[in-house]
Amino acid sequence: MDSTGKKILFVVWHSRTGAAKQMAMAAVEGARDVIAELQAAHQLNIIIKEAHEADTPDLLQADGMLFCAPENLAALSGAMKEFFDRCYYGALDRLNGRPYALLISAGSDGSNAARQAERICTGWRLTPIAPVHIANLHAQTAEDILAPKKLSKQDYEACKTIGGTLAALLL
Ligand SMILES: Cc1cc2nc3c(=O)[nH]c(=O)nc-3n(C[C@H](O)[C@H](O)[C@H](O)COP(=O)(O)O)c2cc1C
Repeated sequence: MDSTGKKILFVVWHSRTGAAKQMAMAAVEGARDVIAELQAAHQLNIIIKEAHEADTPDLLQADGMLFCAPENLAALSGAMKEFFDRCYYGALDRLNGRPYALLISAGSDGSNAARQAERICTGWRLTPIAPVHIANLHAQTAEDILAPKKLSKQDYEACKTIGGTLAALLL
């Protein structure tokens, strides 16, 4: 909650070629739609930060969280993992029960990054509000992996729904 009593939805993302960023922004759009529908702008604030600029105090003041990142080398991307490593013990036992959602971008799999992030969130005793959404960008060659990504309409809508659900739960 912020100093004016508004609840906070905190969105943390890392993205190298754009997919996870688009997932985060789709979720934010979904959350904003719900806030507008319920005329609740005075009740819920959305704070969006890239993983390297996000820190423990952001987590502690958040009422709900959304984490968005790619799978890299069969693990959560380094920048997102660094955020979790940096904040883990400062936030331990101080986030218990708060709702969260997880969005993972992947070239072909994504399951290891999802599992790794879920374990961290379980350690924080966060409550998942939906199954992890993994967007498969079908990038397996070096050329495709390094190319800018465009999220499918289906993935965009799924992320939007998750963001909207998280916002609705906080209102
Ligand atoms: C170094 C590197 C390693 C990757 N390893 C995996 C992997 O293990 N599994 C997978 O499904 N995709 C892998 N990918 C593909 C990315 O997950 C995919 O391109 C995704 O779109 C990246 O998200 P971003 O566009 O938000 O950066 C890798 C990409 C890079 C750059």
